[in-house]
Amino acid sequence: MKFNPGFDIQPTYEPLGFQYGQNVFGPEVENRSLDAIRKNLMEPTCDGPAVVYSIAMDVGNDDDKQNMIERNLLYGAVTYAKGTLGKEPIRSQGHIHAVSPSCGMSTCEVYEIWSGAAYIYMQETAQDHPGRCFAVYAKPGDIVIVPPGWAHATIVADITQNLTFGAWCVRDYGFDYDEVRAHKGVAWFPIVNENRIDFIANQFYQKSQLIVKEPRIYEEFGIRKGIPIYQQFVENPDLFLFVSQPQLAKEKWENFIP
Ligand SMILES: O=P(O)(O)OC[C@H]1O[C@](O)(CO)[C@@H](O)[C@@H]1O
Repeated sequence: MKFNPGFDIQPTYEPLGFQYGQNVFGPEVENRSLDAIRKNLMEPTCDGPAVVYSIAMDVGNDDDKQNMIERNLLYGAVTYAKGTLGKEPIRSQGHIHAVSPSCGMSTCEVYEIWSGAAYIYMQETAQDHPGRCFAVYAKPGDIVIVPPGWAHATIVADITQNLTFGAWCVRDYGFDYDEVRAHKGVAWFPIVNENRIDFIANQFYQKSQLIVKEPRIYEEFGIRKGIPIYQQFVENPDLFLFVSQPQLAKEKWENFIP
C-alpha cells in the first residue's frame, strides 16, 4: 500500500533514491552503505545490500521553501532497501539528534510512512540504562513522533517491501552516534523470525523492557490523521514549529509515549 506524500516525489529503488516532480526541489541523495553502519549491527560482519538506505534532506515544493526557511524546518525523505542484514531486517544504524545551535536543544522528528512498513524504534537514552524503549509499528499514512534527545532507529518491518517515509526536522540538524556506537547499537535488536519480527536485548545495556505498540493520534500537537503531514504544514505553516523549537512543547516531552 502507498500513501500520498502531499507533493510530487517518487521513490526509486534501483538505485535507491527519489525522483522530484516539476517545481519540487530536493538534493542528490546521501547513501548509507552497509560498511558505514556495520558497527551498530547485531552481526557486524553480516551480508546485505551495499547501499542500505538513501536520504534526501530538504525536499518540497518550491512555493513552500520560504515558509520552511522562516520556521527553520526541513522535510526529509528516506528510502530503504528490502531484505536483511544477517538475522536483522534492513534498518538504520541509530542516532540521537545533536543539540541544534538555533534552539540550544536536541530536537524531535515527526515521521510519516509513505510505503512499506516500519518499526520506528526509540529509547530514552543511549546510556547504560536506556530508559523506556518503544517500537512503534507503522504503515502507510501512520505518523510517529520521536522526542528530543531519544536514541532512535528505523526498521524495515516487512522485508519483502522497500520502506519510504518523510519526516519534519530542524534545518540545522546534526546526528550524534557516539553513545549508540559505544553500546554497539540500540538496546533492542530486531530479528527476522519467519514472517514476523522479534526483538532481542543488546547485552551492552542494562536490563530494559521493550513496549511494542501501534501508532497513536497526536491530538495534543494538533496533528490530524489521514492528511499528509506535508499538506498539514502547507495549510498551517506554524503547526510543526515545535520541531525547530522543541521548548514550545516542553511539558509534552515529559513522560512522552510515542
Ligand atoms: O544517520 P543515520 O542514522 O544513518 O540516519 C539518517 C536518517 O535518519 C533519520 O533521522 C530518520 O531516522 C533521517 O531523517 C535521517 O536522514
